[in-house]
Amino acid sequence: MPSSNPPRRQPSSPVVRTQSPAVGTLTPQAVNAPVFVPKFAAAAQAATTVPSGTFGTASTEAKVPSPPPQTTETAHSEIPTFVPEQQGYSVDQNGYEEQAEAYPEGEYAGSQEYTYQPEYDDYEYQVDQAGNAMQTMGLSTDPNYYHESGMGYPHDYESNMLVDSAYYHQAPVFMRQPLNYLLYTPYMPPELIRNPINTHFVPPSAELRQILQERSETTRGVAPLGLGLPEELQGYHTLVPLEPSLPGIERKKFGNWYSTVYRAIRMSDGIPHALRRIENFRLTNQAAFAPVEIWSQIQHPAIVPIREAFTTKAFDDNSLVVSYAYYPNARTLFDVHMKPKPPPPFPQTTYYGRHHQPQQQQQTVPERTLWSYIIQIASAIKKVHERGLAVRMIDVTKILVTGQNRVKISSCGIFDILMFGAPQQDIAYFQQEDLQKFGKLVFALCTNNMSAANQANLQKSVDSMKKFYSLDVQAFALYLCSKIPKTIDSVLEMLRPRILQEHDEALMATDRLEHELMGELENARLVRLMCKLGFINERPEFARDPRWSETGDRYIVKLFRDYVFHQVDENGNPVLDLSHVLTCLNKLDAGTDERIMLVARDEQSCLVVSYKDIKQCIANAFDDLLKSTTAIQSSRYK
Ligand SMILES: Nc1ncnc2c1ncn2[C@@H]1O[C@H](COP(=O)(O)OP(=O)(O)OP(=O)(O)O)[C@@H](O)[C@H]1O
Repeated sequence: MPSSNPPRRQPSSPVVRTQSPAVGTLTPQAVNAPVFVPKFAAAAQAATTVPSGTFGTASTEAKVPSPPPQTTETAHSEIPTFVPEQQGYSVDQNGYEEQAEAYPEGEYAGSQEYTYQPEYDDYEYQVDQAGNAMQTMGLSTDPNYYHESGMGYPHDYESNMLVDSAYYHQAPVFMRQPLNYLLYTPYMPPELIRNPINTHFVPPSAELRQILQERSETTRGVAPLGLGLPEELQGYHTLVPLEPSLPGIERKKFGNWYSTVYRAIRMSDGIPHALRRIENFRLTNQAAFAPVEIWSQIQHPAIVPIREAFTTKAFDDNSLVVSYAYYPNARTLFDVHMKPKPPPPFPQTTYYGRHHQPQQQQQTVPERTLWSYIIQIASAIKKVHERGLAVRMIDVTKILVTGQNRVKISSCGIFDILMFGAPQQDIAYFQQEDLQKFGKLVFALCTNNMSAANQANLQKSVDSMKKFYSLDVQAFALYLCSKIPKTIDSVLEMLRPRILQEHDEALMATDRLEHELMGELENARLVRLMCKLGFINERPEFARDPRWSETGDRYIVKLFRDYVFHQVDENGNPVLDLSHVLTCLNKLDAGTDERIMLVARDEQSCLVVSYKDIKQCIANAFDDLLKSTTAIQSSRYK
C-alpha cells in the first residue's frame, strides 16, 4: 500500500565545525599544548582513532562524533504495516526491514490502514540564524514546545530570540532540551556520592525502604478489640495505645499523674496524631491552654510539634489530652539504648566441637551517635530558651528516636498546662534545671544507669564513662551537672568544634534522600500512564465511535492493552509477568522507536507499530477526553 505519509521535514544534519569561532584564535603555544583526557576517554581513543606515538598532540580540527542513525525517520516510513498472520509473519531479531520487503505494497489490501500522523514529530530540530550552536547540541528552537509545555517561557519568545541574537549573537545560547522521556533519567552514579550505602542519618537504600514500609504498616494498625477505648474523642478516632498496659506491669507516672499515649486519627485531616492523656486531671481554667499556643509556634527538627490540647470525659474520668505529631515506630532513648535486651535464644554455640559462650556486651551508645544526640538536644533547648520557655522534659523516657541517629524531645508544653496557676519558680530556674537534666541524660546514656548522676553514684559513673568515652564527653557532662550558673549559649560554645561535622552530615543526608527520591520519579510516570490507559480504555461512550473500531486509528490502544496485560501462554493460560508490563510501559512512556506486533483477538490480523506511535495515539485519545472535562481537571494531567 502506498504510503500516505505527507512529505516530512528532514532533521538537519549536524553542522560540523572545522574552524574555531572567529573570536579567540589559538596561539601557537595553545596549539602545541598537550591534551589531557580522562582515563576512559584516552583508552577509547587509543583503541579507535589515535595511532600509537601521537599521544598528546593537539589538533585544531575538531573531531565531531558521527550523528546517531536517524531511526525515527526509518521507523515512520514503515509504519503502515498490516501483516496478515496467514502470510507467516515472523519477527526476527534484526528488525523489520526484511519483513517489509517480504510483504510488498498492495499485498495488504483489505487490512486496516494505519495513517501516519504528522504531529508525532513534535520536537523536530530546526536551525535558525543563531541556532548553529543549539542545533549541533541537538536543542529545539520550536517556540511551540515551550508554550505548550508551560515551562514559563514568555509568549513573545520569538521576538525575544531575535533581540537576543541581535545583541548576543556571539554568546552561546543555552536552552532547555525537550524532555525526551528517556527510559530512566540518569542520575548521580553511586561512586560520586560519598558513602552511598550508609550515611549518618540515612540508612542504606534497602533498609530505608524497609523502614518506611514498616512505618506505613504501623500507621495502619488497629487496636485489638476489648480495650474499652472511646470510639470518638473530640474530633479524633481509631485510638491505639502506644504502650502495653498489661496487668502486672508497674505504671510509671508523669509528674504526679498517670499518663498514656495513644495514636489516633484526626477527623478533620485524616492524619494520625500522638495523644498524651493525663488521667484524672481536672482543669478548671481555660487560660491554662495559653502555653499551647506559644509551643505550637515552635518549629524545630528536634522537638515533637504540639497540635492542640483539650479535656475530655470520654475515658470516664477527667482527662487532659495533648495532641502531638505522630512518628510511627518511634521509640524512647530508654527503649533503644537502656532497656535490658532479652538474652539471645541460643546463648551457647558450638564451634569445632568447643562450646563458645558469647560475651555479654555492654550496651553503650557509640560516641559519634552520642555527640549527635547532644547537638540535636542542645539545639532544641536553645530554640525553647530563646522563646522564654523551658523544656522540662529532658529525660531518656521522653526523648524519641525517630530515625537513624535522629532524636526529638516529646511531650513539650504539658508541664506548662499542668502547673498552670500553681506557685512556681521563675523561668530562669527551670532553664538551669533543663541544663542539669541534660547532663543527667548524658550520664544515663553513657553508663546505662538512670541514676548515674546522683551524688552517691557520680564518681563511679565517671570511672565507668572513662572506659568507653573520651574526656570531652566526661567534661561536657560534668559541666552540665555542676552548680556553675550556665546558659545554653555557653553549652553550645563547648560543642562548637563538633557542630560543623553534624551540619555536614545533615547536608549529606539531604543529598542522599534526594538521590533516593529521584528513583521514585519513575514510579510516578508509570502510575500516570496507567491512569491514562484506565481512563481511555473500555469507555462506553467510545463503544460506537468508529475510531475505536477495527478500522479506526484508536484500535491500536485496545490491542496494546491486550499486548501488555492480557498475554497468554501456548496453552491459553494467563501470563502475569510484571516485568513485561513494566518494560512495555517504560518503553511507551519513552516513546521509543522499537516496534512491536499487536495481534487482534481473533488472530486474523496484526499490526506492527512503534511505541512512539502508540504513545501518540494514547495522547490523542486522552486529549479528546480532556476536552470534555472542566479546565481545572485538565490542568492536573498536563
Ligand atoms: N509523638 C509520638 N509519636 C510516636 N510515638 C510516640 C510519641 N510519643 C510517645 N510515643 C511512644 O509512646 C510510648 C509511650 O510513651 P511514654 O512517653 O509514656 O514512654 P514510656 O517509655 O512509657 O515512658 P514512661 O516510662 O514515663 O511511661 C513510647 O513507646 C513512645 O515511643
